[in-house]
Amino acid sequence: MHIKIISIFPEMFYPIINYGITKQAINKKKLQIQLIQLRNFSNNKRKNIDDRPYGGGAGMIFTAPPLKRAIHFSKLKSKTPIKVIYLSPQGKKINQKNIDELMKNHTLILICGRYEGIDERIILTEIDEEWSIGDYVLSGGELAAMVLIDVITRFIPGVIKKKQSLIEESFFHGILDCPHYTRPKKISGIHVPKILLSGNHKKICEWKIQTAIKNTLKKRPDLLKNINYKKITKSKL
Ligand SMILES: NC(=O)c1ccc(NC2CCCC2)nc1
Repeated sequence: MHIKIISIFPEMFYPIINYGITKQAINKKKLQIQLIQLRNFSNNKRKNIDDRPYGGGAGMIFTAPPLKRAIHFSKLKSKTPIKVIYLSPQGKKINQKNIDELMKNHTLILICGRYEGIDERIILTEIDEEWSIGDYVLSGGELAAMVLIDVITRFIPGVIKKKQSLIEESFFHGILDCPHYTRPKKISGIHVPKILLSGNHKKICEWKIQTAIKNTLKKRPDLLKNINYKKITKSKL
């Protein structure tokens, strides 16, 4: 997967390039991240990339010409299929299920807006899809892009060993994960559930399914309407 990011703050992406699962995926050559500074595509010495909105109103808008140049530059030498994505609160909400649509692409070009957004002509002519990480407004698309990159990276085959992704399987099957415990056996007056120390694999699996459902009922009852017991059972075995 090759992800090209167009932003006026490309340095914001250094943390995901230098730490964690995304760094590992880059080292394993399963992920490539290319940072593109939008200001390099400005047509003036001051490297302006924004202007006041027509029709008045507060704030500034990213102008179309630099974005158009940057997107066309990003598409050069990119392996297809390519998808140009704009991160915005108006976008399609990402979730554990619809992320596999994005996985079908070899190259993703992520556009990170700032201020009040980007010129509509770019959305109409250059953006393939708008995606959102949730119903709230961020000061820029960069944090949303980093979330999207992390979620996508965990889906790249070979990045996370099958067994390691228990949390994914739960959410993928539509419910929350079960509680997790590790040493010490007792802390703050609370013991580790005895069943987890029993070595009885079958009973432990049953406990994981029951507590995952209990967790979901308590924290996200809305998820229980489309539960798939068979898949959950298989995933916990
Ligand atoms: N919920 C989101 O995924 C999201 C994405 C971008 C954004 N802000 C950007 C969009 C245009 C200017 C700042 N806010 C929220």
